Amino acid sequence: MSVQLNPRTTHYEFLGPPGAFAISIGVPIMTYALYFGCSETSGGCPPKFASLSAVSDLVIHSVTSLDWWKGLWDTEAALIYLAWYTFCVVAWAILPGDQVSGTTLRTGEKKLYKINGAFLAFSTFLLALGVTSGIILRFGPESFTFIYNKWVGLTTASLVMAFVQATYCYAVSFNQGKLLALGGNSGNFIYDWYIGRELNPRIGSFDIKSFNELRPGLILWVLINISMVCEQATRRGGLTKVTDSMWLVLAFQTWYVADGLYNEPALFTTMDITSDGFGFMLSVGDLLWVPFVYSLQARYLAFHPVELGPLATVGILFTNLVGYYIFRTANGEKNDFRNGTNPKNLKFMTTKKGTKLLISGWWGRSRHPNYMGDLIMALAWSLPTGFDTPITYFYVTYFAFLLIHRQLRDDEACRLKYGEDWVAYKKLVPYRIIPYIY
Ligand SMILES: NC(=O)C1=CN([C@@H]2O[C@H](COP(=O)(O)OP(=O)(O)OC[C@H]3O[C@@H](n4cnc5c(N)ncnc54)[C@H](OP(=O)(O)O)[C@@H]3O)[C@@H](O)[C@H]2O)C=CC1
Ligand SMILES: CC(C)=CCC[C@@H](C)[C@H]1CC=C2C3=C(CC[C@@]21C)[C@@]1(C)CC[C@H](O)C(C)(C)[C@@H]1CC3
Repeated sequence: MSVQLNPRTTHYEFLGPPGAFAISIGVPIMTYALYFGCSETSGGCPPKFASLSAVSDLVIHSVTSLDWWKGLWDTEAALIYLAWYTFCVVAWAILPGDQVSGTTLRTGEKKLYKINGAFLAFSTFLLALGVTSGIILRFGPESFTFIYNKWVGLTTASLVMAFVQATYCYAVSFNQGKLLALGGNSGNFIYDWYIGRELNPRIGSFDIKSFNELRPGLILWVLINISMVCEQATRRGGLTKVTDSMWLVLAFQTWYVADGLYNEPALFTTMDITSDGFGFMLSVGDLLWVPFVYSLQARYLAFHPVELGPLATVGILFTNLVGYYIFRTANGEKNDFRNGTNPKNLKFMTTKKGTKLLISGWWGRSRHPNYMGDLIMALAWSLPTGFDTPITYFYVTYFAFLLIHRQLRDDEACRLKYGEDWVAYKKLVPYRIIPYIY
């Protein structure tokens, strides 16, 4: 591939190599810290059940012992994780699916993706859930609590998988003929390994990035939540005793995942697929962070049940529905439009590049209305845990930072893509995420 097609990256994001290094170390540490700092082993979650100093004493005491480090590895958990990952790959390979083309790459080429996520969501995934439910009903909820009990081992196994994949993709990106991500070719090892050097790493027709983004981590998140329901049921004497808060968290997050799988083609217009390479940032995000951090609320409720009552349940349900409505209609408007249809007859402007930008409907209200919907849902997922600890609000807080930063990255990418037209678009649609506020 020529130097013109793969230019050197001259502009760093994430504060450059030191930032990339800090996040690469920080994300795994944070994942373990959320477990060790907010679990039964630490006596609960700060500040009410375990003081921060008690938690930090426990952590310092633990990490200085060799046994603690050995305890991070669990061969049985690693094998279970490997079996799960293999199942996802086999399901992708053998389930029938359509071939859809992604957006046009800067080579002018379009990659073909085999999609069967919707199929996977509503058949294999439901079948797996059906089997799981069958097992739970036949043998009792305690038969599916192993994820709760093997938490640390499974976390480590997914971290190893993320590390291996990022390193493999970085290594093969030096092979001839690879199209690199514009942001991942700086020449600095740590930075490129973190951001992702090759844009679309593949093994044959198996697209590593899109596969990881939607399947092993996202579906595992739901399985983890089911295991947390079972853990709570086991402690409280049966599934009928599971709290309303736990059912809400399970329903909201399962719906979100099913929605992502069902709308699989929409993934191909996200910035992860169109602009970012596949490095440690995405591999650890997809495989470790999503399943083991996004399930924090359910894990908390497993050992700390919260009864909401009908009024709070309806309020939280309503909040989630509002968020989901904005998220889905905004993403739908953009996807229809990018796929060449405009069913709502929305207004648009045409850029010199030829690409059109919506200026009415949700995309006329703010430049990232879908982020607003996602954030409202994030709040609705934390609220069921009550207010005894701020730790379960970690998700919505982190997510706000992630989306603000993501919006800035996307804004910069669009400024480079559309030049003056983007400046004109920003005048027409001045708000970034929340109309009249931000
Ligand atoms: N749960 C989670 O952890 C996360 C969820 N998400 C969700 O993923 C989804 C996708 O997010 P993301 O990829 O960041 O961003 P978007 O789906 O918002 O896509 C941004 C792209 O859309 C195009 N675009 C921008 N403005 C317009 C317009 N007015 N009209 C038409 N096209 C426009 C541009 O690309 P172009 O012009 O080249 O088509 C831009 O680069 C979101 O719903 C987000 O909330 C994201 C991150 C994490
Ligand atoms: C370093 C670090 C912790 C990075 C985390 C980023 C990732 C967790 C997220 C980046 C973009 C994501 C998307 C989804 C999940 C989270 C990550 C991987 C997503 C698959 C969730 C389901 C949605 O329906 C979606 C398909 C729109 C979404 C795409 C982006």
